[in-house]
Amino acid sequence: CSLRSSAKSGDDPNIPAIAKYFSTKGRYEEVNPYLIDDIVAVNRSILPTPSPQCREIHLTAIIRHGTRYPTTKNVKKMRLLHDLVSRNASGKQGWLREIKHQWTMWYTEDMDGRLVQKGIDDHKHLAVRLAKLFPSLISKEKLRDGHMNFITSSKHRCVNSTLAFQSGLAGLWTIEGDEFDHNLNDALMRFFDVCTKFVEHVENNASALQEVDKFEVGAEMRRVQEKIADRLGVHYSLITNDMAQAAFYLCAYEFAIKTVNSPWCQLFDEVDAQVMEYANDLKHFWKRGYGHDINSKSSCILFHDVFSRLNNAASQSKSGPVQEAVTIQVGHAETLLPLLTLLGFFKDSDPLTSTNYASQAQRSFRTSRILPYAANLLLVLYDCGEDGLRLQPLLNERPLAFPGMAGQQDSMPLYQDVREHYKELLDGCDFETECQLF
Ligand SMILES: O=P(O)(O)O[C@H]1[C@H](OP(=O)(O)O)[C@@H](OP(=O)(O)O)[C@H](O)[C@@H](O)[C@H]1OP(=O)(O)O
Repeated sequence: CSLRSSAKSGDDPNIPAIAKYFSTKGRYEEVNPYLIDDIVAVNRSILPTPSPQCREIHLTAIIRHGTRYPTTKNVKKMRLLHDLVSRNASGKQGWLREIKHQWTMWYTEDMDGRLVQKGIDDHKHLAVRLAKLFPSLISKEKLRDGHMNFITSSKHRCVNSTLAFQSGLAGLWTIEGDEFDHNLNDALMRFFDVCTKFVEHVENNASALQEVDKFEVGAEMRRVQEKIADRLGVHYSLITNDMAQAAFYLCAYEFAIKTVNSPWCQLFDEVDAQVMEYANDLKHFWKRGYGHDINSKSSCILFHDVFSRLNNAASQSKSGPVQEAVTIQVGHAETLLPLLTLLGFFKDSDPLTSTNYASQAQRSFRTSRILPYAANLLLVLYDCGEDGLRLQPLLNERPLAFPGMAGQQDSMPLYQDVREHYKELLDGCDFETECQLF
């Protein structure tokens, strides 16, 4: 089937024109629009196996939780904005009248990032798609033979995403959900909480995000705030950066959670949305990405965990079944991004800063495309007989080339070459050493 969708944001009134700029608040379907027409569509031809005798022997999937409610800190900002608009906004535009007289502030602080029904569906459908893409691995038999493991962050949104993923498989295989179990492992899925150097040098260090702070008071963001104030007919001083962010999040959450094109989206044109997207990318670059070396080094524990399973699978496959054939790991955007950074993915020639927004328009470090809800990094190990063991990474169901290894035969490199490519990390990247303060 052709995996194209007619429902592009440009011609579907239910999809905000700015939906592709929602950063980590974005819907998975915006990254793979063919899913809008068929949420369980897959295209096995995207898997470029170099030879027909290749068979999958191991799969690790590191998956962000599904669509969630806003966190408490953002609910507070959203409420402040709604109060401000209700009190001060003046104008006859239809969308403004809708905000002032119809829209109600339905978000509450106790929602605090919990998974929503759409987030349950995100993982149920992802499970079905991955089972269709890798039927010899994600199978009832592999589950029943104890070759499939589930690991999750202890955060409610991640546990509930794991249960949703499992219920997707239970429905596909017409088995009971009680055949599944899962392990909570925050050391692996929330490594950033226990990496002392990250906590001290980044999490608790305001200057670590100074580029974000500078951009938020810079010319591009100030212009966005002024345009929002003009659209609302309020004084410029009322639309702070927090208010602009709250408006952007209201548009994004109304769409992600309820799939509605909210009147709040009318406060932004495409130029404004690109600025808001860059501000979010700056935050993730400096807090979870290339901005500080410790950001990626904090994921060493997850890096070694993944490769130790790959090594076990590689050696076990020579003499019999692979014990850990499938591992599904559910975490956060801040679980995935440091690991992707450690592996060198999406690194641009210049760092993202408060002063180079214009020249970063074509950047590859773009969280709207990398980290939507239910974003997923897959590492699939193939035994290709005389063509050797090969490792295929996929992000959001699309094959990737390991950075610096592009051009390898069939874009599915030899596993040994990948290990050689990451030798320095495999021989080092010791979590305790990297995370100790002194
Ligand atoms: O701006 P919020 O409060 O939503 O930031 C959240 C993180 O959401 P994200 O920035 O990724 O959209 C949330 O990540 P998630 O993958 O779990 O949604 C993170 O867990 C939460 O602590 C907030 O991150 P922050 O760095 O503390 O702002």
